[in-house]
Formats: sequence, C-alpha cells, structure tokens
Amino acid sequence: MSGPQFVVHENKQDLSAAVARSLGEEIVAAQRARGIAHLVLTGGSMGGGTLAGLRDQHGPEIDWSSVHFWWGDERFVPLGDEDRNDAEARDALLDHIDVPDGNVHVMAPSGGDFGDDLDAGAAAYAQELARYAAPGADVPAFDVLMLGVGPDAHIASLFPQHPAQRDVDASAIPVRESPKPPPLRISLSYPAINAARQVWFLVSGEEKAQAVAHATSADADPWDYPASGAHGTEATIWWLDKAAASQLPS
Ligand SMILES: O=C(O)[C@H](O)[C@@H](O)[C@H](O)[C@H](O)COP(=O)(O)O
Repeated sequence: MSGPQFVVHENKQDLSAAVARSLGEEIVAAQRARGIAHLVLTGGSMGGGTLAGLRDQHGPEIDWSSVHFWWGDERFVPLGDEDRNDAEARDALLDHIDVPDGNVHVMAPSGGDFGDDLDAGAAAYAQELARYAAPGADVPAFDVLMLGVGPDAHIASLFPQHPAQRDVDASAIPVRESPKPPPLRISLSYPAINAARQVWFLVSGEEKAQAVAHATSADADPWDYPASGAHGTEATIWWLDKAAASQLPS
C-alpha cells in the first residue's frame, strides 16, 4: 500500500466531473481485467454529483450488467425516504441505466424485511457481501470505494469517538446514537472498507478543510479523525476542490 495521493480541482463542479471521468475509466478497466466491477457508493452531495457525471460521460462505454453497486453506509429509515443514500443514487444514475436489480445491493431499510431490527439488517448485508467475496474473504475486493467526509472527518457512519468504530468483527455493522441524524444507521466497518483496491475520498468546501488537514496528517488517530483509518490496498486518493485543500501543507 502506498501513501495517499491528492488530486485538487478548482471547484466542486470540476471536481465531480473529474471523479466521474476517472470512475468510468476504472469501471472499464475492472471489466477488462476481471469481467466485473464492484463499486461502493457514498451519500452526500459529492456522491450524487459524481454519479450523474458518470451517467453523462461514460454511459455508452460501460457494460452495466456486470457492475455491482454497494453502499458504504445507509440511514435506517423506510425505503423511499429521501434521507436514504440509495434514493439519491437512483435519481442520479441507477434509474437511468440498464443495471439488473440483483446488482444493486441496498442496505436494509427500517420497516422492510427485518422490521425495526437494525442488527438483523446489518447482518443481512454482511451475508450479501460474503456471497460476492473470494474464498476466505468477507467482502468483494471493491474496485473503487467512495467516501464523503464530514466536517468532523467522519466517513460512512463511523464517527469520531463513537464505539461503532471498534466494531471490526463484521463487515457491515449497526450504528446507534449517530451524532448526526438519523440516529440509526448501517455502516461498513473498517476491515470491509480497507479491503477495497481503491479508496477515494470526495471532499469539497472550506468547511471540510480542517478535517482534511487533520485526517491526512501523519500522526492522525482514527478514533478522533475516522477518515485517517481508511486505505485502499492499491491506492488511496483524496479528491479535493481548492477550498477543501486549503489547509493542507503546501
Ligand atoms: O450520512 C450522512 O449523514 C451524510 O451523508 C454524510 O456522511 C456525508 O456523506 C458527508 O457529510 C459528506 O457530505 P457532502 O459530500 O455533502 O459534503
């Protein structure tokens, strides 16, 4: 594993266009190399913008029938609730492409097959991940796993000083008392995130600059800055706009 790379663009719009371009290239490369691509999507505004760009730029080149979509985290609210990360991904991309339903691996909603049982919902996602994993692994080696980053440096639903960070025995974990609403969520755990070939942080805006600087400093502790605990096995890329990069040492 090499150190993190930084890619800085002028503004948020340029950034999401660049991420979308590279994501399309990585999907095509993964399909050529292995016949399949596994992507992990993120919520947040960067996540949606990137997916919309992917549809516009790369639609015709990609064989969507062999692209699998996973999520880094999800809010445990009813399906169709606009707070769900999958709702945004559907609007931006999934409803506009020819992807089989079975390739879209959503995390359980509340009130669905598992009712209000958050633990069962998380366990079901871990099982689904295991179905696509290589022998001996718990999760697929995701080609690209995207993460938004909060102003507190949280990633997925792993928050600073929150005990869910220490839940490393399962690939998908229940998160209770999230400091950011809603309180109940399902998240990938660190081991699942760190099984990805490439981890991409998508960050824009001045309000994230401090989090970016802290999380990328050599002595950052994931307990305080969760983003510092996520790494790809092949690459870790911080995609930033100028404002988000503004507190990095030059
Ligand atoms: O789960 C959540 O409450 C949010 O979705 C959150 O984790 C988001 O992804 C980041 O805060 C980055 O969001 P932006 O890309 O919009 O800044």
